[in-house]
Amino acid sequence: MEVHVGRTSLVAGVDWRVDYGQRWVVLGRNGAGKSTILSVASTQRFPSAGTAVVLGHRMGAVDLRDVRTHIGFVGANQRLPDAENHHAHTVVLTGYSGSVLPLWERYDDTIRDRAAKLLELVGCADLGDRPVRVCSQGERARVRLARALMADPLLLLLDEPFAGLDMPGREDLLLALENLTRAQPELATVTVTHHLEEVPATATHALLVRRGAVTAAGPIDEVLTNDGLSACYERDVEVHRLNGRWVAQARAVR
Ligand SMILES: Nc1ncnc2c1ncn2[C@@H]1O[C@H](COP(=O)(O)OP(=O)(O)OP(=O)(O)O)[C@@H](O)[C@H]1O
Repeated sequence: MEVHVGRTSLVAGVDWRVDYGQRWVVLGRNGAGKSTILSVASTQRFPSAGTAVVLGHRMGAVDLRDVRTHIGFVGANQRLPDAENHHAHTVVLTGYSGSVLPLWERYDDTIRDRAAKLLELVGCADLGDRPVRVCSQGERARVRLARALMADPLLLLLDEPFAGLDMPGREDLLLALENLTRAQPELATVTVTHHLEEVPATATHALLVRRGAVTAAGPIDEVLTNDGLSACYERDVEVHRLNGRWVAQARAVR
């Protein structure tokens, strides 16, 4: 598929398939087209040419409202419904109703219990009655994740979920994602990130994007190589695996 705006091509020739239980990371330089690809996967944007099939439904051929209820989305700049000083538990509940404001009549005891369990899953069990407005960025990132999971998605998309987090915050979110894999191994996830250090140890596949085109896609060990990353970033990149995780360095241009 491809996406263009007017005469400008944002991405082209993207031929990519995600299966249930796969956990993808998407890497590439600023402006490479990662968010554009994610916006098609989340059905927010239609391809300009070619086809996109999301959760078995071809975009353009079906009403996407139903499909969207099965897609969880976590974005770095996504605003939480915090305008009215809602507590973290309430914010997670709004993920069930897919609403900005809580729809209290829709949350029975089972749903409330589920929200509490998801806060526990993401390591925020103690934050339930804390106003989200006072939560740290790292805590909010995990509350956002719990909120996205509340609708029980089949596909979870995360666009730079680590942005702005310090090192412990990053590790806490990584642990939450790894716990999620254990709890819901069939869930398909796609995480856009800029740093190899943010790739969860449980990631299975990687998609590399350069200037609107895919340079590599496949099992993570085959894709996150020095050659693969150097081609994607157009710099010499050296990558190592350390305790199941990834560390990388790009050579500066002198
Ligand atoms: N509506 C639009 N009109 C014109 N150009 C656009 C539009 N949306 C995105 N672009 C351009 O398309 C390219 C890809 O953008 P995209 O946001 O997908 O990149 P990205 O890889 O997610 O970048 P980053 O890592 O900086 O977030 C960029 O050059 C961007 O300026």
